[in-house]
Amino acid sequence: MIGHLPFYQVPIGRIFWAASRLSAPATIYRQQSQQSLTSKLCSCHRNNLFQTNAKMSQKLKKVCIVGSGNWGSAIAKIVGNNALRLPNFDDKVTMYVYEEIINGKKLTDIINDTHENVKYLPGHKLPANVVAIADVVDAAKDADILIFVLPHQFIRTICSTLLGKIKPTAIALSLIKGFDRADGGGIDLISHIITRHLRIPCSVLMGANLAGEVASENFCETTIGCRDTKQGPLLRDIIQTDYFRVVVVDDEDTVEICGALKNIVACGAGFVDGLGLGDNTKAAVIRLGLMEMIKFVDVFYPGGKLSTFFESCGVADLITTCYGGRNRKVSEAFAKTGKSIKELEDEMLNGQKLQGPFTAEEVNYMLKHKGMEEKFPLFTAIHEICTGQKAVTEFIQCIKHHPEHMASSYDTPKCKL
Ligand SMILES: NC(=O)C1=CN([C@@H]2O[C@H](COP(=O)(O)OP(=O)(O)OC[C@H]3O[C@@H](n4cnc5c(N)ncnc54)[C@H](O)[C@@H]3O)[C@@H](O)[C@H]2O)C=CC1
Ligand SMILES: O=C(CO)COP(=O)(O)O
Repeated sequence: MIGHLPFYQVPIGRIFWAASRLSAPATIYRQQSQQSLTSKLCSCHRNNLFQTNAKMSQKLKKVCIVGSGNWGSAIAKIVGNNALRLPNFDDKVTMYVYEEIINGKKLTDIINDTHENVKYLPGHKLPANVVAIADVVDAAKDADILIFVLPHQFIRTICSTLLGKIKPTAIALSLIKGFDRADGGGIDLISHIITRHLRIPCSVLMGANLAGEVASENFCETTIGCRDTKQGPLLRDIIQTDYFRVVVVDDEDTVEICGALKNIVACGAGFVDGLGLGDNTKAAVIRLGLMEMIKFVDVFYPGGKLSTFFESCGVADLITTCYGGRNRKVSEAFAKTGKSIKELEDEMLNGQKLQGPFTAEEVNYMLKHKGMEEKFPLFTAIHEICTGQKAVTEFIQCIKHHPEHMASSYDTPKCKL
């Protein structure tokens, strides 16, 4: 809300003006705490990789990365290098790897021998202090910081395996984009599941971060959602580099919801590409998607800040995913070939997982239960198309009479709920 008006009643100029004013208080640690590169020299001159004199005198924070897919491996590269560079972190970073056999060899052995995740992030070397471990309890039991980065469908199983086996003082950071179903017709945020099941606080990191580009060290930004003013700087330190810039905001839930919902919109962008409808249509889908994302927060998670949508986790991630992401790519092929999403995921992604169609299903479960499907026609249409209830050729028909088009800015709110 801006003043007494819902955001969707406010002229766009005012929205941008308001967002620029709102962004200052929402951003709590924009200043940089990067250490100078000279400190990195320490790590280059050590004889023993995991024990340096400089580091032995302090209580060092141990980090575990729970997950080792495309994004998990890219973030392991960053975290591994930062752990070596920073004085308050243990050099050794453990990485839980869901074991598989590749050309007769265990993936954990391949990663530990070659320092490359040849299946999920080929062509990029991980630092040697990142140690792949197939047992998630072994990987996580001593960690002070647990970075969760798995496809969201596996989070409940991982949490039940870890329950009672981790340090009670550990903190978590979730990079997982998605939701889970909650009993009683709702959804659960993944960070809430982690906090509830493991009884530890969980912050989130979401942003315009296609893993391959981050691993190539192309400049980009990301957003950490963290309400705790002590944990925020610590999490930023282990994540930030000179090419991967972090903004910490306190609007945790909105950050996470942006990361989950943009994957649904990316499926719509892929349909538009597959149907050959062009850039104007794609821009309309992206804009309507953004409006539904904002409305979703406004309705189901009131108290979120509009300014959060202007961080990397919001508009920027929406754009990158709608142009360069896996959800877009597979949805384009879906529209072109008529094959099922599952078939295409298996054919095109070599074991990587799509989040958009699942998330659309979870969101639809809640919207249906609350009788609100028609208030979110884009999310609803994408779910119905992914599940074969509607033909992809009907996509545009479903959004032609979107609530956004039903009234002008000086009428009653277009999507008042
Ligand atoms: N790939 C990307 O560019 C980005 C991904 N994300 C998010 O990060 C999260 C993780 O994605 P990725 O690392 O890309 O994973 P991915 O899509 O590469 O997923 C494959 C991973 O799942 C593991 N896996 C398969 N079956 C499993 C099981 N039964 N139990 C546990 N793990 C199993 C595989 O071993 C592999 O590590 C997702 O929520 C995604 O939306 C966020 C930003 C960027
Ligand atoms: O989240 C992502 C980029 O920020 C990756 O999106 P995809 O899962 O669609 O590739």
